[in-house]
Amino acid sequence: MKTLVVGGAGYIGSVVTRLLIQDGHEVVVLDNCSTGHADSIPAGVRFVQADISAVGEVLAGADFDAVLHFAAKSLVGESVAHPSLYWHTNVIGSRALLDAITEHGVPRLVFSSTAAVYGEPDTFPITEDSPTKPTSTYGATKLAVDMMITNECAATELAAVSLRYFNVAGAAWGAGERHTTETHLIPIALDAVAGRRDKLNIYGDDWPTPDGTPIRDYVHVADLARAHVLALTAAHPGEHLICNLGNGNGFSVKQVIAEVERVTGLEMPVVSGPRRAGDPTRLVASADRARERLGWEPQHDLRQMVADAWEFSNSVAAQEPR
Ligand SMILES: NC(=O)c1ccc[n+]([C@@H]2O[C@H](COP(=O)([O-])OP(=O)(O)OC[C@H]3O[C@@H](n4cnc5c(N)ncnc54)[C@H](O)[C@@H]3O)[C@@H](O)[C@H]2O)c1
Ligand SMILES: O=c1ccn([C@@H]2O[C@H](COP(=O)(O)OP(=O)(O)O[C@H]3O[C@H](CO)[C@@H](O)[C@H](O)[C@H]3O)[C@@H](O)[C@H]2O)c(=O)[nH]1
Repeated sequence: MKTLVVGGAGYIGSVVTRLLIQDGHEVVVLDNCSTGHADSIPAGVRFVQADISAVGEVLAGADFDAVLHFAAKSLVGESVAHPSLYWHTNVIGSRALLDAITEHGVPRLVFSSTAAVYGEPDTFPITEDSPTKPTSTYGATKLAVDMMITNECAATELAAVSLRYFNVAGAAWGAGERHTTETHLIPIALDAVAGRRDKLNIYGDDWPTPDGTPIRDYVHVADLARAHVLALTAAHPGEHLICNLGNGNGFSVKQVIAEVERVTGLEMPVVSGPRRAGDPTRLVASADRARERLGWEPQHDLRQMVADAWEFSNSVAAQEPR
């Protein structure tokens, strides 16, 4: 397929771009490099450095078969502090993209949705039919985009898949997480054991969980990438298919810290601080629908995610000493 990867210079988009190429698809990347890096895009891929609002210029007359849409602001804490940035980038940006897709007749869309749309669920595991009550601005904006896509599919022949990722981790095919402002647990924990950071701050140890720290479902970025390739052909025209992507296992912050210490053989300097605004207590996925509709099966466990992220973070640190 001829694909446009919007946000392909970012963490997940750059990994998916590599898999699309390996599988023989043609890829064009559009990204404004606000949080991504141009050098994360593999050699030979056409790169348009532009804001998402300019996507129509890339789609015009180009006969794309599919758009994969990763471009977004995606930090829970930042979204609570700066709602306008999130509504503009995520919702107005996605509206421009949907309008361009419809205008230029692109038949397929794969969208990066999130577990953050569910908020604080009462029952586990979380299915796609669980109530959507986001606790952060970020989750609210992603839910709004999912709703726009549902409406667009009902009114056109667009075949769309929203993939609701749980916590993505690990590295694959030479690409991984290298955010300038890093807020994610595993890369911060790896920097803390490596001495690239003073310590890891646990955001609250008084949550209603067995060890007092929040629980998340971690999924390897290589497994996630495979789901995107499968999603390209999963929906029929006019359908909006929504699938959770997670391993179905919950790990607390303290359990992740212990895994990082086991994999690296190093001890982590840790302090406990206040809770972070917008954080839910527990997020654990049911990915049964992804199994049924995409034929997807995650292959990697938390240990492999930490090991691959560790190798990647060390290679980045060797090239870009802080
Ligand atoms: N990382 C996770 O655990 C996770 C979990 C659930 C959902 N998601 C979603 O997956 C997607 C990718 O996440 P990521 O971790 O790779 O983030 P990322 O920040 O590394 O990648 C996002 C990319 O989009 C680009 N971008 C942002 N705004 C843009 C704009 N206005 N125009 C053009 N490009 C723009 C950025 O420069 C960046 O390259 C996001 O939509 C995010 O909400 C991520
Ligand atoms: O320095 C840190 C960083 C994180 N945490 C905790 O670790 C857990 C995981 O946090 P993080 O890695 O920042 O991920 P989330 O906030 O859970 O959000 C990620 O996962 C969501 C889906 O579950 C996605 O929607 C988001 O885009 C993505 O950033 C949370 O309980 C945090 O409070 C800490 O205690 N200290």
